[in-house]
Amino acid sequence: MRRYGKNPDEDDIRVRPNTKGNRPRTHTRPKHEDASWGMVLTVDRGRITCLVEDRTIMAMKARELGRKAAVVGDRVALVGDLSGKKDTLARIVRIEERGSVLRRTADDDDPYERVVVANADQLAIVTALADPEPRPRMIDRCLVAAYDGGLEPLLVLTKSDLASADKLLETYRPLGVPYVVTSRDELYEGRAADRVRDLLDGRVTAFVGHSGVGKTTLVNALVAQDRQRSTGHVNAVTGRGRHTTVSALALPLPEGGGRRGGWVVDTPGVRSFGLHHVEPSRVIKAFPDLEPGTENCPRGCTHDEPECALDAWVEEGHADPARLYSLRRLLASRERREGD
Ligand SMILES: Nc1nc2c(ncn2[C@@H]2O[C@H](COP(=O)(O)OP(=O)(O)OP(=O)(O)O)[C@@H](O)[C@H]2O)c(=O)[nH]1
Ligand SMILES: [Zn+2]
Repeated sequence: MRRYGKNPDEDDIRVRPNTKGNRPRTHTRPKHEDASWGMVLTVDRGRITCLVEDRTIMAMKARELGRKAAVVGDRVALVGDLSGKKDTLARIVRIEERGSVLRRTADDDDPYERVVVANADQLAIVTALADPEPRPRMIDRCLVAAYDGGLEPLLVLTKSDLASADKLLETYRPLGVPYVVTSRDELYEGRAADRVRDLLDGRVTAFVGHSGVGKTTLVNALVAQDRQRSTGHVNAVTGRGRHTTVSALALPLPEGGGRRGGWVVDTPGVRSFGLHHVEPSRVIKAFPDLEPGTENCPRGCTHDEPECALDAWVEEGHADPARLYSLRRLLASRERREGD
């Protein structure tokens, strides 16, 4: 079931679906009427790599954008040199309204919660079944970030050669989150990538996961070799060398053979999500069976208080108690704890 995002059957996945239409807005200065639309592939210290038609070009924010930042997945209007030739630089004059947002938490280096990926349809939460041990609380926080930001979650459970997925799947069954389980042998034989691609086809999927879960191994199996994130050589997408900034990076999935492609957005260094501004009402939208039951809740109900109407709703048989339990667990995961 598709509760969020846009029509997955868009013809051209390289140009993000544009719900507002391609017409510039009325307050836009006429001189930018001839701007071209592109998609942001990565951002590195103010240098914004964009895809315009089939060209990869470098751009900077125009001054008129002010403090507004362009992030990976943004649809942007560009002017200037769009040839993509070496040492050319275009200017981003507009950022399209975002269809979804994935926010990371503030950290020591940066006190602000920021959008790290825009317009992703899906959030792939990569978790190893062992080595390292799965962290359900972390998964819950990812799910909340996805529901809140308008992304559909997808569980990617790796290393099933080391441990069974049964227990974890049991925990998440009431949520009905789609999942895929992969193992080392399947990875080597290419079957794992095929099965994961089935779930990514024609869509933009942000990948998150803790260090060591096998995210890089999987992402590299999914995208063509010449498009993989570089680890020391010149980057195939940005043309730049290795550096310490690890920005999110959009990598195209191969098309053809019945596949429409799509994008993997790798998000290295994103350790946790900004759940500070999460509204329970937005999370509950992902629970259409429970949402009508909140009608009799007291105003501003946290849905975890004695007056919450959801208990009665479930007792009356309108929804499965396991669903309410899962919803409450997700809402509780918003509270930060040591190790989150
Ligand atoms: N047994 C087993 N090992 C795997 C599997 N997938 C990946 N690995 C191994 O797990 C280790 C971590 O994989 P990476 O792909 O580097 O993990 P990552 O999540 O990208 O971690 P960072 O690179 O630290 O961000 C590597 O030694 C992989 O070979 C799997 O399905 N089974
Ligand atoms: Zn309530």
